Amino acid sequence: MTANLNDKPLLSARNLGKHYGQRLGCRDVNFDLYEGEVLAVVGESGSGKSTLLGLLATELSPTAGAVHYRMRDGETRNLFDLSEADRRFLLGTDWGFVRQDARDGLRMGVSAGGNVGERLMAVGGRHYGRIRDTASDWLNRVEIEPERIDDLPKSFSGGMRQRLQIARNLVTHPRLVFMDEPTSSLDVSVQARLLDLIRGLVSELGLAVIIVTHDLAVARLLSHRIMVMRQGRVIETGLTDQVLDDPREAYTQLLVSSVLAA
Ligand SMILES: Nc1ncnc2c1ncn2[C@@H]1O[C@H](COP(=O)(O)OP(=O)(O)OP(=O)(O)O)[C@@H](O)[C@H]1O
Repeated sequence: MTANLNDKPLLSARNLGKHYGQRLGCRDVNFDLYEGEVLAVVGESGSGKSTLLGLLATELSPTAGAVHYRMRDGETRNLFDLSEADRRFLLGTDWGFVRQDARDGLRMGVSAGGNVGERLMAVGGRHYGRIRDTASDWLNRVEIEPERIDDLPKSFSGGMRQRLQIARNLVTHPRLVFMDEPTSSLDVSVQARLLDLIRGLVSELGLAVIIVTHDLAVARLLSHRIMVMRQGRVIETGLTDQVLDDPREAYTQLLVSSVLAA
C-alpha cells in the first residue's frame, strides 16, 4: 500500500539548538508537527521561545541539529540545507509568519489591498482585476470593510492591522504558519475577537501552526499540543488540555497557577 503522505510529519525538529556565543538560546529540541496541527510553545521570558521560532522559520542558524520539512512535492529536506531560492519560496508561499508587531509583518507604505496582493503576485498572480478581487475577498474574511482596500495600514487600528497581517499571510494558502505572540499587543477585548478569527481560519483552512505565546489562555484556545520551555529546553510536552489540566512538571504547575510571570 502506498503510504499516505499525511501520515508523515510536515516538520520534524531533531536535537535542535542554538547558542549565541556562550549564551544558551535553546537546546535539544525534538518534536514532530503534522498537517493541520496547532502547536503552542509557552514559557517565561528568556526561555528560548523566540529563538526556537527563529530557527524553525530559518531566520536563525542553528548551532546543533536539523529541521526536516516535507516540501509540496513530497520530498523531505533539511531546512538548513536549502538554497536561498528554496527558502524564499517557502517564506513567500508555503509558510506564513504573523508577527507580534504588525509593522514588522506588513508593508506600512503599501495599501491594504497591495499588502495582500503582493503575496499573490509572488506566486504568479498577474491579472490585476483578479488579484484585487481576491484581496477584497480576503479583507472581507478578516472583517475589514473592502472599501478600505486602498487605505494604508497606518490608518488602521491595532486589531485591523493584525487582521490585515493575517490576510496577507493566508492568501497564498500556506501549509504552515508561524505566529509570534499574535494578540499580545492588543487590548483584551480586541484580543478575544482576533483569537476567534484565527481559530476559525486555522480550522477552516486546515493549517499547521506553531504559535509562541506567554499567554496560556491563548494556547488553550488555539492549540492541540503544547510545549513548555524553561531555560532553553523543552521540559514538558503533550496534548494542551492534558498538560494544562494536569501538569507533570512542578515548573508547569507553577506556570499554570500563574505564580510565575510568564
Ligand atoms: N541576539 C541574541 N544575542 C544573544 N543572546 C540572545 C539573543 N537573542 C536571545 N538571546 C538569549 O537567548 C535566551 C532565550 O531568549 P529568547 O528571546 O529566545 O526567549 P523568549 O522565551 O522568546 O523570551 P521573550 O518571551 O522575552 O521574547 C535568553 O537568555 C536571551 O538573552
